[in-house]
Amino acid sequence: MSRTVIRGGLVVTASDEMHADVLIEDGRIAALAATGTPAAGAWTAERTVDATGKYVIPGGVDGHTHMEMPFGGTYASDTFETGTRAAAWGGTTTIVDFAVQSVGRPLREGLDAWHAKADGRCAIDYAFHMIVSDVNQETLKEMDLLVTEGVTSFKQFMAYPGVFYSDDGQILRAMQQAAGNGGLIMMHAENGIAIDVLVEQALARGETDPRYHGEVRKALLEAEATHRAIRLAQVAGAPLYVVHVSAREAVAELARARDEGLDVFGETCPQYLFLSTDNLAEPDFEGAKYVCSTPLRPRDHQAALWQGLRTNDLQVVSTDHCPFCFSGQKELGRGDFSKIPNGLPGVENRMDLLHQAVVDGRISRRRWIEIACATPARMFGLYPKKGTIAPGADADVVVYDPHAEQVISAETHHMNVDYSAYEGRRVTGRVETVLSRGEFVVTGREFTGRAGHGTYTPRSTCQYLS
Ligand SMILES: NC(=O)NCCC(=O)O
Ligand SMILES: [Zn+2]
Ligand SMILES: [Zn+2]
Repeated sequence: MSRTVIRGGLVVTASDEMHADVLIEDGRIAALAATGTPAAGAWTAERTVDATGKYVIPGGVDGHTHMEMPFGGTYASDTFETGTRAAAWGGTTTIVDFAVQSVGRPLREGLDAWHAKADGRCAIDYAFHMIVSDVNQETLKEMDLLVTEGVTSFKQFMAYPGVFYSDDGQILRAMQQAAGNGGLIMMHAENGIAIDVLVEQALARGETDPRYHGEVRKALLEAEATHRAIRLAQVAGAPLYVVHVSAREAVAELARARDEGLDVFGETCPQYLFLSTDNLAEPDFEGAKYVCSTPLRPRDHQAALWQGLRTNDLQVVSTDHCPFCFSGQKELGRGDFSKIPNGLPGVENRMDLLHQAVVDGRISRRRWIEIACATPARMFGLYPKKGTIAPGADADVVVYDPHAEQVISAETHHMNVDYSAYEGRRVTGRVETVLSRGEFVVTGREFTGRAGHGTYTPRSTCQYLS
């Protein structure tokens, strides 16, 4: 039996904070006991970690990543190997990535393709959502099967006509299926048909710079789609999770629906909390680094997102990690913003940026853990195996130094991308040691993990329903 003890830290979960020692046996949390008590003192172990002055927190659960995702004629630049290694560096020990159904092909084929990319290559545990690009009778039947196999959530797109787009009828059918099989529909809520008209008109006026990406993808078109998705889900009797919420008007739609008692949930991402259209407007095409959809919004939308996180009208912060190098990838859209591959890197930065929000007094320590670990685990059927520190849980544990200062930079990050969206940002707090199922993946700022340690983790259905 292998045993590790983490001594003297402040254990922080979504519900509690206590100065406790943590005993790990064979990859699981075996016990917690108050530091200095005879019970904790009696524990012996092969390895002891001194966490005095540090936080001991559950490993982060990033419920929204896109490793090696095809987009706009290229691929997201992190593989499952590089992306999960970077995630571990940033204190995330589980990702839920999106397998993609190609139009005209079965869901199974897409899922198999994602397993082929990920299996045997990940440094941390992983699971899959399924992007449903083509709703038909076969797809709907396959959804039932996938839920029984642990793929319990399905992303649909109201944007990207001709690629991932589903019309309202297709969305309603998938929602009805999810209502019957316990699946959770995740929605990319933007009115893509209207946006495509505005894109065409902007380009015809010669408006080709990255900043126009933000102008045509209007907040009102996010809010309108969010409203429509909510009402379609209500008609279907299905829960709904809206991904990458960026507009205050969309938060208002979610808040209204939740006030009505609907099982409607919202996710935002660090880029919407910390970046803005000011970044999209950076000169010399540098704004392309910040092109993602939904787009970055004017800075005054951020207050509504932070408030949504405090009031639980938004429940989760994921990264939507979808990196494209500036050189050779983002550059595909020079002279036409609509050809810039959509997505930002961030899987390594999420826990630190949200800790900075704790330092700045925007959220509490426990809320940090709730939105970044516990609720994503519950939302996607991984709790209490993931997302908490409690007897029986996987020993996915981070020793976090809340006082260390760092400057985020592409020079020092581990993501396979040639820029950082947060270049030069100074944050307080840093991951020191990371365990994944009891294995040391990062040990005192040194990577000690390995590709293939991470295992595929089938999920149960959403555990967050009212
Ligand atoms: N968000 C983004 O711009 N790229 C990733 C794909 C998606 O989540 O829509
Ligand atoms: Zn999306
Ligand atoms: Zn995404």
